[in-house]
Amino acid sequence: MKPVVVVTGAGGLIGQYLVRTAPRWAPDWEVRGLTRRDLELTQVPAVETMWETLNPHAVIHCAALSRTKDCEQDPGAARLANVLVTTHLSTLSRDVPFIFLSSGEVFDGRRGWYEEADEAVPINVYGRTKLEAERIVLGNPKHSVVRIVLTAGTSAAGDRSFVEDMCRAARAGKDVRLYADEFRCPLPAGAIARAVWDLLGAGRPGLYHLGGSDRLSRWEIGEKLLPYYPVLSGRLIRGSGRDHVGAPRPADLSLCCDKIQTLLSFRLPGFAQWLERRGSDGDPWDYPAS
Ligand SMILES: NC(=O)C1=CN([C@@H]2O[C@H](COP(=O)(O)OP(=O)(O)OC[C@H]3O[C@@H](n4cnc5c(N)ncnc54)[C@H](OP(=O)(O)O)[C@@H]3O)[C@@H](O)[C@H]2O)C=CC1
Ligand SMILES: Cc1cn([C@H]2C[C@H](O)[C@@H](COP(=O)(O)OP(=O)(O)O[C@H]3O[C@@H](C)C(=O)[C@@H](O)[C@H]3O)O2)c(=O)[nH]c1=O
Repeated sequence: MKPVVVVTGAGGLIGQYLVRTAPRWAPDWEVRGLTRRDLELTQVPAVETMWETLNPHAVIHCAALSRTKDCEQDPGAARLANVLVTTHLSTLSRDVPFIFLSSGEVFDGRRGWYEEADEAVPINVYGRTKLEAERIVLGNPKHSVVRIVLTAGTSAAGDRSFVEDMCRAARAGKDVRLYADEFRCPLPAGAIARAVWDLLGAGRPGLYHLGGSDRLSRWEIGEKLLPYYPVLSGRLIRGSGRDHVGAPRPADLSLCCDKIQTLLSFRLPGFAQWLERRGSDGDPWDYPAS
């Protein structure tokens, strides 16, 4: 019998990649992906029954209210989904490895190239809920937090990744304003999934940053996507975060990932390098077996 690992948020972008690539990167685990349809994580009695039934040997917690705009509009829903649910699951999982997916948005973005030891000062509701949940999770020395970055991927419904957002807007005849002064270190969801499986296998709990080696502005990201997504042609508008209307946006969320790199079976790629090497068939954001 293989040990059971539960992946929450299995209907979401990263959860889908974790479940789909588990046979490739985590063959010694029996993976049980939980979508919201399988289990509404705010329903405490149902969650406790499920945990008793599954008795997981590890948990990778991806479920969240993951859009900064949604969190800013409904802080109560954000705290329920991102803090209270995470607190409950980490308590139920107190004796086993628990990996919580957090975000670089715990930083204010004033400096960039953040290390794990740097002070986190979130400037929006989403970042504040993530930081509060991190502190609760890290209260257990068996548990881990992985702050990940802007993730490119292909989702079942085509509505989960920022690349899909951009293409959908372009297909609807809308311009896509990309900020030339907002910097990220994006990664493909396939690389995120492989790294998280490596981290589970390493058995080294703690706080980690997980991002790509390229620091790019949103505008530069758009420019690099253009050759591969012709629908974006003529639709990209160069803008500035100073004109952004809505939740405060951290300017530079580049992350230093030397700590997690020592545990990985592969080199964390740059976004540009990934695009140049990607195959023409299948999912361009998956990490092929060889
Ligand atoms: N994608 C990115 O660029 C980044 C993501 N992250 C973090 O990584 C994690 C995964 O992100 P991602 O896959 O993109 O997020 P998604 O929004 O694509 O997926 C989150 C999933 O969680 C589910 N969910 C939310 N609330 C509940 C609930 N109460 N009960 C059950 N399921 C619930 C959602 O269900 P439903 O489908 O029904 O809405 C959804 O399928 C999140 O914690 C996110 O904050 C961090 C940095 C970057
Ligand atoms: C900044 C920006 C965003 N967008 C789009 C992309 C995105 O899908 C949508 C909403 O912006 P969001 O801030 O919600 O999404 P995004 O900027 O993609 O933020 C993501 O960043 C990482 C670090 C996370 O933690 C994720 O959970 C998610 O919040 O707006 C543009 O079209 N142009 C832009 O210049």
